[in-house]
This record gives sequence, C-alpha cells and structure tokens, in this order.
Amino acid sequence: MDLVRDVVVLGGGSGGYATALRATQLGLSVALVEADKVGGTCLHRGCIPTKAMLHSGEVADAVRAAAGVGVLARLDGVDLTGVRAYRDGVVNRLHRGLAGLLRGRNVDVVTGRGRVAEVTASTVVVEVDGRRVIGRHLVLATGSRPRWPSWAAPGPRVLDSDGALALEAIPARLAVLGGGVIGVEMASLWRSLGAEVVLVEAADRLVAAEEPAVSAALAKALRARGITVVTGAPVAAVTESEDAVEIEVDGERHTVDVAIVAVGREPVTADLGLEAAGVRTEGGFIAVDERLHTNVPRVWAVGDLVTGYALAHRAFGHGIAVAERISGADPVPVPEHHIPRVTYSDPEIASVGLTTAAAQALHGAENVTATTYPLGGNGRSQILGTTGFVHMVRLNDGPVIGVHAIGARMGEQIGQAQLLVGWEAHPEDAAPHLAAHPTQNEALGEAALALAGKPLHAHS
Ligand SMILES: Cc1cc2nc3c(=O)[nH]c(=O)nc-3n(C[C@H](O)[C@H](O)[C@H](O)COP(=O)(O)OP(=O)(O)OC[C@H]3O[C@@H](n4cnc5c(N)ncnc54)[C@H](O)[C@@H]3O)c2cc1C
Ligand SMILES: NC(=O)c1ccc[n+]([C@@H]2O[C@H](COP(=O)([O-])OP(=O)(O)OC[C@H]3O[C@@H](n4cnc5c(N)ncnc54)[C@H](O)[C@@H]3O)[C@@H](O)[C@H]2O)c1
Repeated sequence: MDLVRDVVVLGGGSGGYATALRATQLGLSVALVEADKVGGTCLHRGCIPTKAMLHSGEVADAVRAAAGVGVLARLDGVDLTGVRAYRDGVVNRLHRGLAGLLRGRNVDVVTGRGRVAEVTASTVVVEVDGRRVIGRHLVLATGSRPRWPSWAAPGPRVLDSDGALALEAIPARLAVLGGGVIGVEMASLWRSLGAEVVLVEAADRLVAAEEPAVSAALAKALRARGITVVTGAPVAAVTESEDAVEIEVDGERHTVDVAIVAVGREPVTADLGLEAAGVRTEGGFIAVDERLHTNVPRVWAVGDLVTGYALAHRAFGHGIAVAERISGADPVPVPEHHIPRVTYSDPEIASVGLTTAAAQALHGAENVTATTYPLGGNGRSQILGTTGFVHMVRLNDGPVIGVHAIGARMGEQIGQAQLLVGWEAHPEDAAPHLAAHPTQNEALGEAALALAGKPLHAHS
C-alpha cells in the first residue's frame, strides 16, 4: 500500500533528519527514506568517528607530553582495535539515540534506496524498492560522497576518508593527498596515532579558504609535530603495488604504506530520477533559490546537495528552515559566511565571517580594521602549552565581521564569535563584558578590547 505523508524526505543524514524532526514538531506527517543508517555521513563516516579518533590521538599526545607538566607516564603504544571500539561505541550510542528520537517524534523511517518516480500538480511520488511513498512536499537530502581524482583509483592501500576509518592497523608511512579540512584532520590524527605522515596540497597553502596567517601557523605547527607538509605541489600520479604506494609529486616520489585521498566531495544526485522530474542541477549540485526551493514546485534541497560549505550544522539549519517554510513560515536565510567553521586538527582552526581580504574587497580596505591577539598573552593557553592567535575583523565604527583563530581548543570559542558576527555586535558592545579569567575565551575579549581602542594585556 502507498505511504502518504505531508513531507517525504529523501536521505536521513544531518539535513534530512533535521527536516523530519522540525516538520513533525510543526504538526506535519513525515516519511524519511534512508538507504543505509539514519545519521548519514556525519554520524557514521564523518564528524563523529573522526573526532572520536582525534580524541584518542589527543590523549596519546598528552601522555607523550606528560613529563613537561611533571607527570610521570609512558606511552606504550596505541591499540587501533581499542581506538575503533571506543569510536564505534560513541557512534552506536548516538545512532541509537537518533533512531529513538525519530521514533518518538513519529517520523516514519522507510529503509531503502529511493528515487523520484513522478511529480504531479499536488504530490511527489518516491519509489523505494517497489514501494510508493507519496508526499505533498519532497525534500532532497542525499548528501555527498568522496570525490576521486583521475590520478588515483581506490585500492587496498589507496583510500578515501571512508576507507581510512576502516584501517585495521596504523600505517608506518602515510601520505595524505589534499590539504583541505579532511586532509589536515587526517594528517593530524594519524600523526598522533604514531604514523610518519606526508601531507601534500596542490595550492600554495593548506586550508586555503582560511586567513593566510592561519594557514602559515598551521603548516608551522604541523611541521613541528613531525609532519612533512608539501604545498604548491599537485599530485600527478599514485601507483599502488602489493606492499606500497608510490606518490609522484613535484618531480619527487614518496613511497608510503597507505595513501588517503582527500581532494573534496561531490553531491549524490545520480539515479535519483531528477532529470525526469525536471529538477535542475548546476555543476552537479541541486539548483535552489535562497530559500532552498528547487525549480520544481514543492521540491526542496538541503545540506551537501546545495553548493556551499559542506557542514553538518549548515545541513541542520537548512532542514529546520525548509520544514518551517513548508509549514508556512518564512525564516530569514542565514548568510553562508555566518556559518562557523572548525578544523579539528592539532592545532584547531576556527573561523566565522569574512577574512580580512574578503572584507577589504567587499567594503574597501580603508573601511576595515583588524587586530591579532596572540595566545602567548593568554594565561589559559600558556597553561595548555598552546600557541596561536585570535584575529578579529571589524568595519570601522561598525560591527565585527570576521573572527579567525588557531590554537588548541579554538573550536570551543567560535560560538561566541558567531554571535558577535551574526548579531552584528560592535567591539564596543563586547568589550565591557570581560571574559572569565583564566579562560581561552579571554583571547576573544582581548581582541574586542583592542578593536574598541582599549587593549588590556597587549604590548603596544
Ligand atoms: C571525514 C569527514 C569529516 C567531517 N567532519 C565534519 C565536522 O567535524 N563538522 C561538520 O560540520 N561537518 C563535517 N563533515 C561534513 C558533514 O558530514 C556533512 O556536511 C553532512 O553529513 C551533510 O549532511 P547531509 O544530510 O547533506 O548528507 P549526508 O550526511 O551525506 O546524508 C545523506 C544520506 O542520504 C542517504 N541517501 C543517499 N542516496 C539515497 C537514496 N537514493 N535513497 C535513500 N537514501 C539515500 C545516505 O545513505 C545518507 O545517509 C565531515 C565529513 C567527512 C567526510
Ligand atoms: N571539521 C569539519 O567541519 C569538516 C571536516 C571534514 C570535512 N568537512 C567538509 O568536507 C568537505 C570536503 O573536504 P575536503 O578536505 O575533501 O575538500 P576541500 O575542498 O576542503 O579540500 C581539498 C583539497 O585538495 C586539494 N587538491 C586538489 N587536487 C589536488 C592534487 N592533485 N594534489 C594535491 N592536492 C589537491 C585542493 O587544493 C584542496 O585544498 C569540506 O569542504 C568540508 O566542508 C568538514
């Protein structure tokens, strides 16, 4: 029998399940079609498992550094089986929690691969393994997958980020190809777990979307951790043999045990029946207006299917907004650059808003002021033994429009920066609210104090 609901969501990752949860809160009935497990990339192959493994790496590094804080401890090694068990435990608990949440909100989860079969004047029909699931509205949320370049092919020793999570032993020598967010996190993680790592990036700097000073500080910190960082050098070829992988880059050859390819992700739009349904795509992504509506009435798209930052919280935000629009409200779209970004490497990178160069290009260099507060002046960062900085950008006599930070735990600071930027706070508004001492949060406060013309712990 056909399943008929107000909303059919195709894909149960961050974007899809957020749509479903918000829609049922608003009194809409929802069918959520998921080919694999609810939670999608972020929960099963992305955010959560990688951050759990990064935490294992952080613990290993803390033991290595223990003597420096007077603690006698010795690292006997890292047991990847134990790391995987811990990681999988975290993922499984969250997965059970999410499944329970969806059940509790009366979301009908339909397991199977769906494709759009028919769009009529008032309904959208999705076919799932021969079964018809019909909605007044359809929300496309099939996400993204690793992109493979022409110069590499998957193999037992040549992996993407999904394959890296399945590794059963820590490679002695590892190459990470691509120095974007995934590449940097992978390099940091496997170095902490004990691998010799070479990180290769085609562009002239790592994480090229960040402030240039952040990229420079990151490269310096990773090199100090023993990672070989090669920039301005596109990988030309990857050749796998039975017992090694040869990487050809910049006329040089690197021989490693395993290579992880991390040169970006691509949207999952193939075989969804989009062409027949008349849903327009652009460069592989679903074409949407600023309210995430496609060109076909009552068909929407959320998350990694929509060009922009491929981030879980962006997908959550999309899902919530689309559910509200379907129910008749019209939430204001959040500007893309107001979405916070964190790279969870050691050191961490966190940013929100415009870079200095982007702000100058948009508003004129004479209308923009920026300040950099070094973590060397921050007590808590000194205690943690981290270096780095907080860089804050403002419009002259206007709001904070960008915050960019690097250093241990900087990801935890970005929430406040996000509110400063999102709520268009002036540094003068923030300056009187002195942060608790000693916290790393004070570094943000110091930057605001400096931009308000009254720096405190800063050498003039
Ligand atoms: C290694 C890695 C680390 C990451 N770390 C972070 C991080 O720390 N923070 C962060 O914000 N983001 C992170 N991301 C990005 C984040 O995972 C994505 O932005 C997010 O998962 C996008 O959500 P989505 O709902 O658009 O798609 P997805 O999570 O990809 O979900 C899509 C779902 O659709 C299902 N599906 C696909 N086709 C069909 C079909 N035809 N029928 C039914 N179901 C289908 C899939 O099985 C999948 O479950 C990371 C990504 C990776 C790869
Ligand atoms: N912490 C997080 O929020 C997080 C973590 C992981 C992934 N993600 C999301 O996943 C997306 C994909 O991540 P990604 O790192 O794969 O993509 P990316 O686009 O961020 O980086 C890919 C990098 O590969 C480089 N590259 C391309 N061809 C190359 C070549 N021939 N040789 C060497 N380098 C080459 C590019 O210059 C680029 O810097 C990100 O955009 C991000 O939004 C987010």
